[in-house]
Amino acid sequence: MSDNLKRAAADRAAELVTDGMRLGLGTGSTAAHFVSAVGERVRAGLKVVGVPTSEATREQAQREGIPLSTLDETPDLDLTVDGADEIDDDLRLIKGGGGALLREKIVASASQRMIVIADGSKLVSKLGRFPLPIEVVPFGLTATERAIVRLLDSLGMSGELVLRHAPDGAAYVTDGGHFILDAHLERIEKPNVLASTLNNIPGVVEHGLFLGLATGAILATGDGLVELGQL
Ligand SMILES: O=C(CO)[C@H](O)[C@H](O)COP(=O)(O)O
Repeated sequence: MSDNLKRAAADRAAELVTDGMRLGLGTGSTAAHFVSAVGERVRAGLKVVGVPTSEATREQAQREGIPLSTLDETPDLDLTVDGADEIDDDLRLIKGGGGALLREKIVASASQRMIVIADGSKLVSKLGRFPLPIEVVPFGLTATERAIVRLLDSLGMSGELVLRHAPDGAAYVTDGGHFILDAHLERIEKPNVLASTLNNIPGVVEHGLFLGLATGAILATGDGLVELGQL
């Protein structure tokens, strides 16, 4: 069921793609449906160029036959379509469940529009139940972790910070060679304050709060598609 919903949201987003577009290609199971839908249209003659947000998406897009570029060659994108772990009514997101938050944020920031595709279960009234991914440099991990805990304390927040592990039991390493700490916060009352102060901690590379980046969203529910913002 959930996979059908993801595909429905992805198919609707693929309808927004027009000839000549420079596309940011997101990461995750929902974004993979979008890459597959765009691949079908490319094989039918659509002309686009894609910038992938992860090595996994790059490999999938190559298999699909989508012409690819990099942000260095193509620094201005027309549209990025990506999934999310949580989205609220103001189009604020938690992303990074799939570990690609850094490239996803860079690509979304280089895009005129960012459309989020997800099944309706991702819509929340308050962000934070999904653990917030915080990407950190391996050097000084414990010191960085302590600095994050002190920051959370000073903001009146608490919650466990858990180093993400890969299925083989080793620390999970991102495409950029960093680690991820998942912050189990439950509720984020002031996402803007948390986002900007996290960015001030040396050792923190990026975090999964995407604020002011998404311009629209397509959420697939059992009752049909719900569209938020501008598509
Ligand atoms: O942020 C992400 C990857 O870093 C994904 O977009 C997010 O985890 C949603 O994934 P899925 O579509 O598989 O639920």
